[in-house]
Amino acid sequence: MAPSMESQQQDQQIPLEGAINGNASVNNIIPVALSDDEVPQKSRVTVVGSGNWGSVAAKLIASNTINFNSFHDEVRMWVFEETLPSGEKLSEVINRTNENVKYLPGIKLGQNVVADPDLEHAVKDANMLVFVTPHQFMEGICKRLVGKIRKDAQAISLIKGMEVKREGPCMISTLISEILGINCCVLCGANIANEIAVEKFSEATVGYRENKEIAEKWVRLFNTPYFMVSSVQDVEGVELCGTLKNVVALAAGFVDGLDMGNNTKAAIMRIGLREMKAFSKLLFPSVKDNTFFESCGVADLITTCLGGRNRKCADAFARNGGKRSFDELEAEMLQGQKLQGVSTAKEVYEVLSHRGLLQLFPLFSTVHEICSGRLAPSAIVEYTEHSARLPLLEGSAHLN
Ligand SMILES: NC(=O)C1=CN([C@@H]2O[C@H](COP(=O)(O)OP(=O)(O)OC[C@H]3O[C@@H](n4cnc5c(N)ncnc54)[C@H](O)[C@@H]3O)[C@@H](O)[C@H]2O)C=CC1
Ligand SMILES: O=C(CO)COP(=O)(O)O
Repeated sequence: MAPSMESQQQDQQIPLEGAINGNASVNNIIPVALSDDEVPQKSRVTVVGSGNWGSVAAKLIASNTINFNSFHDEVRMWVFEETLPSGEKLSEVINRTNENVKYLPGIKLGQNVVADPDLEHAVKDANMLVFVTPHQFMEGICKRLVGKIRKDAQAISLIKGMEVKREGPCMISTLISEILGINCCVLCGANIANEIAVEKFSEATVGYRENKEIAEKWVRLFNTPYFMVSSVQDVEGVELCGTLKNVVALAAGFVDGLDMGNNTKAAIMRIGLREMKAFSKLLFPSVKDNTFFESCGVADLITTCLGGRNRKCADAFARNGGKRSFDELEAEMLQGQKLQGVSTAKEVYEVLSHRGLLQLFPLFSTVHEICSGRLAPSAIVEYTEHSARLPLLEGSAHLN
């Protein structure tokens, strides 16, 4: 598919950084006509993951790669292969119909999205890797990719979750960076995938470590008129917001399942936000307060507590009096999609228990105890009342 004239013109304005005899300022933009072999290398994008959000991410990206000359049009999307009830392979059906009929039915992904069930093949030419699978699969995926990716590859993680290892908690972006030896930004936000799939307006936050230029490239790859992306220099803050709000969403779902009403749910969200902030600063004192006011913070918390899958399954769990397990409800209600909150609640609990801090995080602790069957769903309110009376948790200094 040919890029638009407008984008070709934009991309041929090459910044002369530290140019020729050093006279040109970094900000000088001088339009020049380039011959084919002078055109800077185009970036190639691969999306590792093809669930509900993975498919929408591929669609968003594909709508931009055909418009910007600095990206190859084609977007590869790695598919964890499965056989559909029709007997066909999911990747083949995606390539034939241009739809992910299992995880995002009814939505065309863009003709430049190519589904690829071979992980190594999918990543081998890409220098921009977008990771978007449920967090529990990432360590295995990264290990399979060691030595198989380009040396100049950059990564971004759209994953909401973390791992807890013997040495302590490990964010997924760190896992990617450490196993693959590459820089990894993150993107999180109030992003219920099905709403973005039909192009309803939303915002998202890219978290980056040092290099703002790399963050800007990711922003350019994702930003569309209906998906407004900004960036903050706070990888851990953005990622922990996205990860921890799933635990609060379970608590909100319990409240819904017990028909406790909006005020109780708002109390859960407020207390949950307070625990999110304290827990984040406990792990990473560098986390910035302002990050909680970005899309990845309070906005994602609200949308997930209103309309997310964690909320939905927790509602059903409470209505069944905790008698049906989350595994059972997930399989029945989500048809292959995965919850992240239940395992995150366990991971958070392990961190707090190891540090002797369970009592200071009653909402987080109680959510895990309900999910694991040690407490009844109604415990969420008793313990939350207790939490409301606790002094304000302020950062790691308060907790040490
Ligand atoms: N769906 C949403 O609205 C949003 C999801 N996210 C996050 O994005 C991440 C990915 O979620 P979704 O794309 O929604 O996935 P999903 O939950 O819709 O689908 C599950 C995916 O896992 C794959 N899978 C199953 N077994 C696997 C295995 N053994 N190894 C590798 N992959 C396997 C399936 O093929 C499928 O692609 C999660 O961390 C989630 O929290 C973030 C924002 C919005
Ligand atoms: O992260 C999400 C919205 O931003 C989706 O949350 P759920 O996984 O609970 O659906």
